[in-house]
Amino acid sequence: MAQRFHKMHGLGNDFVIIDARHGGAPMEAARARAIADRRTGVGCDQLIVLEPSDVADVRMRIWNADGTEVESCGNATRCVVLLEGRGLTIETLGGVLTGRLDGDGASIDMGHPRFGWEDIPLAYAMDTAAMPVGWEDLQAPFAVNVGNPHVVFFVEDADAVDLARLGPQIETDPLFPERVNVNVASREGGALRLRVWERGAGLTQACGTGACATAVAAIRKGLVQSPVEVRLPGGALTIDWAPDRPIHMSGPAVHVFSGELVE
Ligand SMILES: N[C@@H](CCC[C@H](N)C(=O)O)C(=O)O
Repeated sequence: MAQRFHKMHGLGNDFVIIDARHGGAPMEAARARAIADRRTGVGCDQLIVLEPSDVADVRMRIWNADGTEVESCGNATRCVVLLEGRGLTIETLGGVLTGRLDGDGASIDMGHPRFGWEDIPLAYAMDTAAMPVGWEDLQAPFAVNVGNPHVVFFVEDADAVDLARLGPQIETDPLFPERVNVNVASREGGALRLRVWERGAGLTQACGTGACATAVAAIRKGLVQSPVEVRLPGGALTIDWAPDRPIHMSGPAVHVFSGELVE
């Protein structure tokens, strides 16, 4: 059976979204990798499959381009809200998220961040607000789980970091038993500049959960005030958070085209 898909993106972080609520071939790692391949497949950073949910309006499953299934994806969540054309609750492995249409995209309640070393998870106990570890000039990151695991390095100039070389080293360090998303950020006035090496996808134009993790870390460290604009290579997101509230993310989403998979 031919499977219909939608190509969408949030700030250039791009997705193939398959609506499997009425059936379709099961997704597994090799199939996800084949669809995500930019030379021989449709091509995307993440593959998203929508399924029926018992606890929310829809279940969103997320595979990175390397075929690993993961817990959360901020940019894809906005795309799913745009695709559905209405406010909705979305079940993910990282928790149930709530989204609503907002301007040319969506606003999402991304849930509460977790800061315990077991929550990230890390291989052993340490201070997650200033981890006593480093990789060359990248030192003492802030670790936080916003549905998925992130480390955030605050540096003078995020654009000057060789993230293509250091990102994969940090992502796969044994300190992170489930690997990790790597964020490098610098302050730009009251805003944040951010680049992300994504676990399982590499350098992307934008990462919604990375923006959430970085904003939470910067607010907690007293570097910026909420709400904060997070400027990524693909554009900007607004993140609002306070310790007693869930993270709130808003930003654009774009439907590019629809088609049928030939497999
Ligand atoms: N691009 C996403 C995050 C996708 C998952 C991530 N690479 C992981 O492995 O946790 C976003 O917009 O949040």
